[in-house]
Amino acid sequence: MSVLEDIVAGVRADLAEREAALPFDELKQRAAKAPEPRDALAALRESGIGVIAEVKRRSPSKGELAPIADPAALAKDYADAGARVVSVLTEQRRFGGSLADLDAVRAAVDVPLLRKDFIVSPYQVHEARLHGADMVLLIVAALEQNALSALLDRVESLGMTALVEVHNAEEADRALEAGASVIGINARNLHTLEVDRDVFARLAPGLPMETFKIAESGVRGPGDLMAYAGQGADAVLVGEGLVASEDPKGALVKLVTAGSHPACPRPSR
Ligand SMILES: O=C(O)c1ccccc1NCC(=O)[C@H](O)[C@H](O)COP(=O)(O)O
Repeated sequence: MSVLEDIVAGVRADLAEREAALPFDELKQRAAKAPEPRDALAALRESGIGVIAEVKRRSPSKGELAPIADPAALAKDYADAGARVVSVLTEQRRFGGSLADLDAVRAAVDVPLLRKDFIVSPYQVHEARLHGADMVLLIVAALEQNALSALLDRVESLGMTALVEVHNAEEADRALEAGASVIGINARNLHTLEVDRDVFARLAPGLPMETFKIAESGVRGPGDLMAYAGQGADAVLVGEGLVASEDPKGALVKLVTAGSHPACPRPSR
């Protein structure tokens, strides 16, 4: 079983428990009463290279990264430091996240929130909305084409933004076929878990100019952000480089400063 298959199997088992506790129809009704979603893409389009800052406790590749006893406090630091979007990993078994983290972060900050998880069911999309997410990650490698298209439509029909994640040219083609307009190119190979920052440079030129391109994984400092910007990234998504730092807020200030510096390459659109 690949790492991704293993993660998704656990996600499906946890999902079945939540579905038993709160039926889908009831969940949908509750989510429909949630406050309107924020426009994550508009926030990311503000000047310069936007930074999505992630609340990430641990990972399959690195194990424990940071205990993050107070995700709300970390998210406040991120928002104060200039994060355009805060990403909250809600997968429990391998990343130590939860929907309670999303609730706590939602209550603490006004910036748009990304629910970062392994979404395989419409249930999780409405759940994301109920818990205050404005953006939802859809991983092409985890989804059949019909499911990808249907989930993307559902995310957008609820007024949220879909971040569609790809790792290779075939997945990029599938993302575009499904209608994705915001594509994340993840440098982390889902089979080896190794990070290859050159993946972005290989795939980005094949995407339409109007596609909003987010470089995911492997940003450890301003130099990586500047390099991704030079290769056409409109925004970057950063986890480990922040949470494993002694000073996550200070580390993010450095990234945000680099992303808005006149010397930083601008999005070409
Ligand atoms: O981080 C992992 O080890 C991982 C393994 C398997 C699937 C997904 C994984 N990470 C999710 C992410 O996409 C990252 O959290 C995100 O891109 C931030 O990456 P980084 O800045 O390198 O922590």
